[in-house]
Amino acid sequence: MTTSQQLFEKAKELIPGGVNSPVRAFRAVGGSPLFIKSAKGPYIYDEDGRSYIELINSWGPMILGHAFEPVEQAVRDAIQHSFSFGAPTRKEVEMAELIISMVPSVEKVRMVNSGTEATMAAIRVARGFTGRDKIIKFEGCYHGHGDSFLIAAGSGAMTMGVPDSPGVTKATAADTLTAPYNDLAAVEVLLENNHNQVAALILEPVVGNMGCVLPEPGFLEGIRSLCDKHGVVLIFDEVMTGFRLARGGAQERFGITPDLTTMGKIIGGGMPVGAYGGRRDIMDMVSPAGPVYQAGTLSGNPIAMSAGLAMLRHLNDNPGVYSRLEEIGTKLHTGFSNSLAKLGLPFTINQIGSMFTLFMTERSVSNFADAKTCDLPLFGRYFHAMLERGVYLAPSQFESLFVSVALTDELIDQVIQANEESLTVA
Ligand SMILES: Cc1ncc(COP(=O)(O)O)c(CN[C@@H](CN)CCC(=O)O)c1O
Repeated sequence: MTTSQQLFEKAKELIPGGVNSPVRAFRAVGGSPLFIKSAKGPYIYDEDGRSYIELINSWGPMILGHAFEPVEQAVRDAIQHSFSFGAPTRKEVEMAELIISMVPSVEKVRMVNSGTEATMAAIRVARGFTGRDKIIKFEGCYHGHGDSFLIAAGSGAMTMGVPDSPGVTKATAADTLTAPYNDLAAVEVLLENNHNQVAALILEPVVGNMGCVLPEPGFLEGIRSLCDKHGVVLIFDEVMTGFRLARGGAQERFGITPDLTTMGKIIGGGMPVGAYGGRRDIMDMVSPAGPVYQAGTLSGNPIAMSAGLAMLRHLNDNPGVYSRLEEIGTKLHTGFSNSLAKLGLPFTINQIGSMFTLFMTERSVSNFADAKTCDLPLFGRYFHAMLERGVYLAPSQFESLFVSVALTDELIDQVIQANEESLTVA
């Protein structure tokens, strides 16, 4: 047995499924998960000393590559002054100022500790602001593990086959309405049939959690105008797309202004950080400014703020990062497409910037139903073939890849070669 396998056997005795987040368990692809010992730049290293080219990057945060020195140094400096005070700090002011300068729709922002906390708080604020109870989400979108979101959820919920989780009460589920992604007409029907009852519509402006799925032309514009027409708070869940698809996230790239934005991943630089923010009139509903309660012992933690500030400052001051991410995404897309053509495989690739998914289906993928036509056993064989060739993909068909700027042209070519070989043997 490898060290990873030994650790996994022990972990399964101690931790549900042997992991602290389900998608890590390799359930969707079979086999035993790698236990990672360290990482640097574009590589991760497992407990058995094997190295892999990294295309997950901790599901998004490590956009600058692992162990990026300015972030590491910021944390080294911060830990000399204790880890947490539970009191306001200068860094939280600097973080709020920086986020607001990078995302113009955010007039006020509250730091929390995960994307899940951010989305849970955002819909609570929207409900408090509108006095309405229902929310609309899209099938296959994932907004964290809050009860209201585990209805037709994507990511791990979809991967594990439980998009509607047990433990979520019927009463809670009744307040969550769902529609197919990219289906404006379905949203219009929901709004007409639930007149003045819908507080918020939350969506991934580019979906990562059923694999990468793009909004069709006019979809986001249509959602915006429907929300305006019906007095619904529009929440862009940019936990994944924020600071990745552009300096100002998907809303900058697509030119659509949401009322609230939820953030996470990159803003923590790898530390546990989430945030929600948006219109001042809505955010001033949040305690202690307003009556909507939300709190957190470690919210705005000085170590996490130090890491997040260092990462966001680098992204803010180096726009070349985004042009390089576009270049990497395009090179991978082109290389993978050429291999599919060469092998006569009719599979679908969705890619935008540094988000990318090769779907094992010949259907175009623009919603949950399309994504579910993928050949999952084939994906599992492909995943392991890539792993054997030293490329670390997301262990699920229903996840996006997240490249970092640490991926050199030489490594891109290696990934493209590994892909062609893996498609051949899978
Ligand atoms: C759009 C979006 N919104 C919210 C979340 C939840 O964030 P966290 O609570 O995991 O920090 C996520 C979390 N993403 C998954 C990856 N698909 C996290 C990986 C995992 O669950 O282990 C997200 O993608």
